[in-house]
Amino acid sequence: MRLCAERVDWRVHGRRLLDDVSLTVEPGETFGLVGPNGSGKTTLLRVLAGLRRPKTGRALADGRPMHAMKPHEIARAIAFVEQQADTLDRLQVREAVALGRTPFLSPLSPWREEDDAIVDRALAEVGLEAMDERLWHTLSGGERQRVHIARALAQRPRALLLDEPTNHLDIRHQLSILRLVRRLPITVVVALHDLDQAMDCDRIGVMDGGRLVDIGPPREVLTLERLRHTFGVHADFLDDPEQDRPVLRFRRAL
Ligand SMILES: Nc1ncnc2c1ncn2[C@@H]1O[C@H](COP(=O)(O)OP(=O)(O)OP(=O)(O)O)[C@@H](O)[C@H]1O
Repeated sequence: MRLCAERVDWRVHGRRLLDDVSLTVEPGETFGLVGPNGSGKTTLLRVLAGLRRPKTGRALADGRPMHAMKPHEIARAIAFVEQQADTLDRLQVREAVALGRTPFLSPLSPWREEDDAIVDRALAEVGLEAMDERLWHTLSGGERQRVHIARALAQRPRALLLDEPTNHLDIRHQLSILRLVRRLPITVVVALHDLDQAMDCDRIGVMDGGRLVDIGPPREVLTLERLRHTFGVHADFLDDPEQDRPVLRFRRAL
């Protein structure tokens, strides 16, 4: 699915949270959104997810304006893992993940064996298959995060939006979730604070003060000058013979 933001402005009480943002994410692309705290990443993700209708500009999914799409149409196509996702207190892990199938169910299209298989697969993809009967309130922060990701995967979306999905995750699960996300054959837009992890995206966009100030392949965008200017850090790139890209090493804050 191709996701577009066209000249999107978003203001709250006269303050511009998004300032003339235009962006196209191509089908199958893994696109990283980076930027300092408060730069507008979450706001832009919410616009691309069809949750916020911009007052100026518009969001499009495969060329269709999202404000003209019905909520269930959007829910069948786009999954969004938010930073502060809702609590699912009385649910078991499996039931929480099964919620991802909701947009596809109706009296004429009840739950089927195929839906069970999709939920099984989503649980396995995030490594939660052994915990499927655990109650939500007994889970750690990282386990809850993986449940939210599994629920989004169970939606079988054509576009997946993730807001800092590796928050709360230990390093093993950070790496496995990012690897999983990169390998999905669908459009992925992921807000990330870890700039070294962002280096593995196909392209990245840099947000700064509500503006999309640069966009392109990570190595071209994340220059040492950009790291100083937008992120306020001194850094170096170090060659890593184990990888086909250099590794970012942060030295100190400006
Ligand atoms: N409803 C709102 N009313 C007023 N200000 C808001 C509202 N929503 C967001 N903001 C402000 O807009 C700015 C952008 O917020 P946003 O959450 O999009 O940033 P972000 O880049 O995702 O930040 P972070 O990296 O901290 O998650 C922030 O300064 C935030 O305080």
